Amino acid sequence: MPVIEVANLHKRYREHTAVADVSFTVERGEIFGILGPNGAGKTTTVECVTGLRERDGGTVRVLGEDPAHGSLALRAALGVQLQQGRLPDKITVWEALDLYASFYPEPASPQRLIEEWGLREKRNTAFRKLSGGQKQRLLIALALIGNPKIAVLDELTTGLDPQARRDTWELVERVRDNGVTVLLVTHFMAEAERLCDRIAVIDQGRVVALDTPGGLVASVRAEVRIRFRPSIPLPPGFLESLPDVSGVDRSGSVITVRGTGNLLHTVTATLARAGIVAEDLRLDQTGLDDAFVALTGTER
Ligand SMILES: Nc1ncnc2c1ncn2[C@@H]1O[C@H](COP(=O)(O)OP(=O)(O)OP(=O)(O)O)[C@@H](O)[C@H]1O
Repeated sequence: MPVIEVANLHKRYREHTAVADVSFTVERGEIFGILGPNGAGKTTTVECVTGLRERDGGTVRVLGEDPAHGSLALRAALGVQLQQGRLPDKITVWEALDLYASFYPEPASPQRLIEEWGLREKRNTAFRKLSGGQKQRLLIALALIGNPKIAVLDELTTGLDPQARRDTWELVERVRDNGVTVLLVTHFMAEAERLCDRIAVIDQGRVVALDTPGGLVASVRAEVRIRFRPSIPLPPGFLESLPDVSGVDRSGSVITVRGTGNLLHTVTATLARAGIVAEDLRLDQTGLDDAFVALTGTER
C-alpha cells in the first residue's frame, strides 16, 4: 500500500509555474528519490507533500490524509529534515533533541538518538561548533525524534566531504532498516544510485522518468565504450565494419570503440581470432549520470 500518493500536483509562484504536473506514489519501506536539475521543482514538491506549502492543484495523500489540513497524528508521522540555518547557533545537541522531543506526543528518547547517531561526545556542544557531518547527523536525528513513519530528507549531503557523505548514506540505510519510509531529494547521482529503490526524475516541474536506478539506466540505450591498447597495431578498418560498432577513435596507442548491444563480445572475439591481445581493457557503461543527461538534457 502506498504511504504517499501524489497526483497531478501543480504549484505556481505568482506567474511562475514551479510544479506543472507531478505524479508518483511511494510504497511503505522504500527509499524513494527525487532527482532533478536546479530549479526543477523538487523542494516545492516535497514541501507540498509535507504540508509546509499549499498547492494550487492536484491531490496529495500521505498515510491516507491530505497534508494541507493534516491531523496532529499525521504531523507526528512525518519527520522533516530542517535546513541547517533553521537551528540557533548556540543550541546544544542535547537541548535541540530535548526541545524537539517536547513537540511530539510519543517522542523517541533523545538519549538513544544521541547514541545511535554517534553524537555522545558532542551532546553539550553548540550547533555552530559542530562539523558539517555532525550537524547533518543532528538534523537527521531531529527528523526522527517524533518516531516518524516517513522521513523527508532534502539535500542532506550537500556540502559534506566524500567520507562524511558515505557515512551519512549508511545512516539513511539504517533509518530505512528501522522501518521508516524515506523520501529523499538529491542532486547527487551516486547518492541516488546507492540509496534509492526508485527514483522520480523531475525536470521543469514534470516527472520525465520514474524507475529503479537500473531501470533508468537501461531505458537510455546509450553507447558503450571499450578502451584498450592492442598488442600490435590494428590494420585500418579492422573493427569499423563489425556489427554493433558505431565508431573507432585512435589516440596514440589507445583505441576507443563506441557502439551498442553486445559490443564487448564482438570486439574481444574479433581480436582473439586475429591473435591480438587487448591490454588495459576498460569498459565504460552508461551510468545514472548519462541517463540523467539524456532525460533532462542537463549536465551535472
Ligand atoms: N518561495 C518562492 N517564491 C518564488 N519562486 C520560488 C519560490 N521557491 C521556489 N521558487 C522557484 O520555483 C522553481 C522551483 O524551485 P524548487 O526550489 O522547488 O526547485 P528545486 O528543484 O528544489 O531546485 P534546487 O535543486 O535548486 O534546490 C524555481 O524556479 C524557483 O526559483
